[in-house]
Amino acid sequence: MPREAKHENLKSRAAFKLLQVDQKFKIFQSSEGRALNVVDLGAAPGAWNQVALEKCPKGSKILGVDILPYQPPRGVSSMQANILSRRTHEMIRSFFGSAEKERHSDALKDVEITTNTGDTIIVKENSMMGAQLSETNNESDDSKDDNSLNKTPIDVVLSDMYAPFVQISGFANATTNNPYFRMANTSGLVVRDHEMSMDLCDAALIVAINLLKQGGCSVMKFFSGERDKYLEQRLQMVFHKVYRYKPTASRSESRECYFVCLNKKADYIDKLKVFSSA
Ligand SMILES: C[S@@+](CC[C@H](N)C(=O)[O-])C[C@H]1O[C@@H](n2cnc3c(N)ncnc32)[C@H](O)[C@@H]1O
Repeated sequence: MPREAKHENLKSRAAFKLLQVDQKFKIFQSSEGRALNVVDLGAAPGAWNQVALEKCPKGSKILGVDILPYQPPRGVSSMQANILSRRTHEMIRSFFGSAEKERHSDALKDVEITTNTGDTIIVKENSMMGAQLSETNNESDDSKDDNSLNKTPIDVVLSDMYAPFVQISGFANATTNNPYFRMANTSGLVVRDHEMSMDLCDAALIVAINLLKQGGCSVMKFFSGERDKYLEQRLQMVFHKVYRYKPTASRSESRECYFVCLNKKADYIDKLKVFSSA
């Protein structure tokens, strides 16, 4: 880990890039300090998690997703999963669904419930017990619960994804659970880095289309090349404002750059239209 990141207790110098993005675009600001739901794709070893945790309003929920196992900072949740799998998107949705329910129940008042034996007890409205009692009183309906999940629960989608090295050695040194050994910044092959980043950005864009709220924002890393103008056009169909931004913390000789996308146009956006027109 570079000296300056270690010095500030950050997990990697990637943190400085996100800090600069936030300084310029205020991506973690919300109206009246409302708590945010943030998903961080390609989160290991956790430096962007640290920035999100520090900059988001109190009570915000931050979820890191990575194909590699990693230890998130305290206060951040994590999920080891491949973002290219549709199931991962459903798991992210249901994570934030439960987080919303938790927030609601914290703000709920006490209610009186009459059990089927005729006793009256006081529980938190919508608490586990309340839910169990009303399930035994009424017919339980799983599909109802599923429908109550907010379809677009997220305020910010971050993506710093880059494919990890395939592990072919080092198993004896516990490299499987130490993301530093397998994390790559670039392969050094310009076309390969560019093509791979376009695919991973498209995966992040699908998460943004499916799960980001209207008005939400996204930051995604890419390596510049021939096809990024088409990605930019796709992003412009989903967000009102799309900027290319290269923080000074990113080495000037590197083709690494970021799309900062602000103000999602609507909760529902037709994916097919986005991907068939650009
Ligand atoms: C450059 S690192 C991210 C650094 C991180 N933002 C931080 O601040 O510590 C890129 C990460 O993307 C992850 N990644 C690549 N492809 C992925 C995929 N399909 N699904 C989930 N994570 C992926 C890699 O495992 C790697 O840990």
